[in-house]
Amino acid sequence: MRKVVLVTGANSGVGHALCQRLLQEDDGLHLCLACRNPDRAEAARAALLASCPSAQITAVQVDVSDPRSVLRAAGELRRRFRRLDCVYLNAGIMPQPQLDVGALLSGLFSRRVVHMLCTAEGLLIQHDRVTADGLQEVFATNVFGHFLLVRELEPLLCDGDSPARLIWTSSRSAQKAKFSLQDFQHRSGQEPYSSSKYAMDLLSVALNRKLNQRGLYSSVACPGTMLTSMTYGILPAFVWTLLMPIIWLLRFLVNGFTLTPHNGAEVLPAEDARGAGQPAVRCPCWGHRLTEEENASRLLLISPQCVRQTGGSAKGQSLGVAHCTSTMQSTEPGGQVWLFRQRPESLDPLSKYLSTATGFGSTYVTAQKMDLDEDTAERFYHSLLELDTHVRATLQGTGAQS
Ligand SMILES: NC(=O)C1=CN([C@@H]2O[C@H](COP(=O)(O)OP(=O)(O)OC[C@H]3O[C@@H](n4cnc5c(N)ncnc54)[C@H](OP(=O)(O)O)[C@@H]3O)[C@@H](O)[C@H]2O)C=CC1
Ligand SMILES: CC(C)=CCC[C@@H](C)[C@H]1CC[C@H]2C3=C(CC[C@]12C)[C@@]1(C)CCC(=O)C[C@@H]1CC3
Repeated sequence: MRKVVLVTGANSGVGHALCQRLLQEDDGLHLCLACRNPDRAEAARAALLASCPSAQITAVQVDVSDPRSVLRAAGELRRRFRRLDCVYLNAGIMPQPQLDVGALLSGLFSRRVVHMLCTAEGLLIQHDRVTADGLQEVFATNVFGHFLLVRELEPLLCDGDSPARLIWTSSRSAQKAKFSLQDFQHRSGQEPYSSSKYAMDLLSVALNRKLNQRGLYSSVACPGTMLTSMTYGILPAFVWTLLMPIIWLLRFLVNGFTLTPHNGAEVLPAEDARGAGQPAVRCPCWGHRLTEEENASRLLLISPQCVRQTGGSAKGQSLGVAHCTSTMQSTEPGGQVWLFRQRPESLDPLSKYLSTATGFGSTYVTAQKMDLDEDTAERFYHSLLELDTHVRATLQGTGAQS
């Protein structure tokens, strides 16, 4: 039977690049594009079919910021499919971003330059709005709509013969300091994007705790900074073009500039449907392929440059280990070999997986422990359940639930 993969926000950016890469890997997939705009969905479907005519590609209309639309789309998916193998929770927004140029310029000459350029910490604010349902739009789109979708699709995802997967497109911008359990929609702050991506990380952890025993596994992926309509909302295209020589140089310092959606999607594709073997492991800094013994002993992965990049904290410790030991890269020319080809059970539910670029622009995948605790994840999950109940009750009251 064909594997069925659903991708939200599949019509552009990294969602669309992901679809292309998935079909290059396995044209036997049934790909379902979950998009809010039917015309854009059809254009994306046509483009994907043009490069892979044998593929089976369908679309479902969903506006993830609107609970009614999510419930209706989930109903349609339950009627169409008996099982979903993988759902990419990718659609996302960063409305009206405003770049603090002063902070950027001073940050460029400070010791936190690398961290700043990887995470945009202290550089961006956004102007959120309230939806017709009284939800903060960034939270509703990036987190809550996807939470509802997962709950509605549970019957298609859980209790099958083989494990099913959820893969969240999070971000290096996810920031604990911007998230508060008391204000998880981020009504009072100016960084709803960072808050929503942190909320996503928490949710993935909580879902693993709830649903692993029913065969559903959730992972968090960070594609790195790419030029998509989201980043063109921060700076216009011509400014990005002017900045490109600087960014190419900065890439030797900052590993988060993946730049193209194709590169950003490096981390996203799930297990290889053809069941290929494990990817080879490379040193993230020098790119040398590791021997089996090196791979087995892992400590050898910590090269001097890794120690520098991890602030000297390497040698078997936290970030050093995460940065160095979890790096996977394709060794087949043109072949896409993925960290996510590993069985989902073998992935660390408390780590996020990052598409990462070398100075010369090749991409590989690293893992990083998430800055969170499971108790907060659990409490956040319960807050979402309460909100879910409240929203459904309101929809029922207005006769809108399907
Ligand atoms: N660009 C970057 O540097 C980074 C992006 N990301 C994340 O990647 C994901 C994709 O963004 P990216 O590809 O960059 O940007 P794009 O703007 O190109 O893609 C966003 C996608 O989400 C869809 N979308 C937005 N709102 C809704 C909604 N309410 N309902 C359904 N679909 C919706 C968009 O549809 P439509 O075309 O109709 O607007 C579009 O398909 C996001 O989650 C983003 O946070 C993470 C790290 C870095
Ligand atoms: C000189 C130079 C490199 C200028 C670019 C400055 C900024 C526009 C970028 C620096 C860090 C970038 C960044 C993002 C957008 C563009 C920057 C702010 C993201 C917020 C894009 C969306 C994400 O999910 C995370 C990215 C973090 C880094």
